[in-house]
Amino acid sequence: MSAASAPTSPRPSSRGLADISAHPSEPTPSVPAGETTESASPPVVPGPARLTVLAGPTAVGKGTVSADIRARYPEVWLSVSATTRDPRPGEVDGVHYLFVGPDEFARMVADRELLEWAVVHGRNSYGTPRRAVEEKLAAGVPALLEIDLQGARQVRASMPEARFVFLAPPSWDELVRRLVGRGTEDAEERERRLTTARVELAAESEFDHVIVNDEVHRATDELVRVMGLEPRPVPAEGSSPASSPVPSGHGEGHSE
Ligand SMILES: Nc1nc2c(ncn2[C@@H]2O[C@H](COP(=O)(O)OP(=O)(O)O)[C@@H](O)[C@H]2O)c(=O)[nH]1
Ligand SMILES: Nc1ncnc2c1ncn2[C@@H]1O[C@H](COP(=O)(O)OP(=O)(O)O)[C@@H](O)[C@H]1O
Repeated sequence: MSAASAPTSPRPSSRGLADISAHPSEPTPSVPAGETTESASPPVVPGPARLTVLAGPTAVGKGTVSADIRARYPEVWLSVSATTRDPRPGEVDGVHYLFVGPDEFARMVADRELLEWAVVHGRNSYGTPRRAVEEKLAAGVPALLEIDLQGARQVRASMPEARFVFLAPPSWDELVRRLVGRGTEDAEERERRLTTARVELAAESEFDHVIVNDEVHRATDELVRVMGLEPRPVPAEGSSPASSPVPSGHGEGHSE
């Protein structure tokens, strides 16, 4: 896997992602900075901040890096996704996810409230509420979406000015080790996720930047640099969630 050798690989943003519409939901196109639209749909107000999208295979550490951002870079806003999956222990509605039923999720899709959405791992639906993202960007707040590959492709289609970052494992074996070590999925679910992971790893070259999550703080700092922020010194051992054994991402500790 090529990601193993290159911590950050800036890539031309014109690549691949935009031409694949992964979903029939057809999110309303946004307006790149400096342009106007006569569309009747709610306009995306261009702001000084650009959106950053973080994707990567299961168990690579997206949640762990997100938690590190939350802890060390509170000026970064993390989007709260809507999902039909059940909350895990410790997950707070409205903080880690908006937990909604299938009917409410379908309504959000129908009312075009989601910037993107996808069925992930063939099971549950996940989507990014559009308005909060638009408001943060308009206010100049750096915003981060932690979403899957299908969602990243949709955002690429509607907001090509966003930055697309792929979080890669140091190796396939290490990815499997992290998934098993997390201990939150049974063998069947792990297999399902690893099947998705192979597809996602094959799409790495579609992203603008590849960050290898070899060490959490280092990967986080690389991500914030990509976002245009200045990395800060790592806090003392034990004072960050990312240094604790159970990571917190969308949820404070993964258990499915
Ligand atoms: N398309 C899309 N994917 C999402 C969204 N929120 C989370 N995901 C992805 O859904 C997948 C499953 O997330 P989750 O159930 O929290 O389990 P995880 O794999 O332990 O993070 C991950 O790949 C997330 O990146 C969203 O709003 N849109
Ligand atoms: N850089 C890293 N080095 C070692 N283990 C890590 C690293 N990043 C994350 N992990 C561990 O890998 C497992 C999966 O991380 P998690 O954040 O849940 O992944 P994701 O959200 O991508 O599914 C967790 O047990 C976490 O503690």
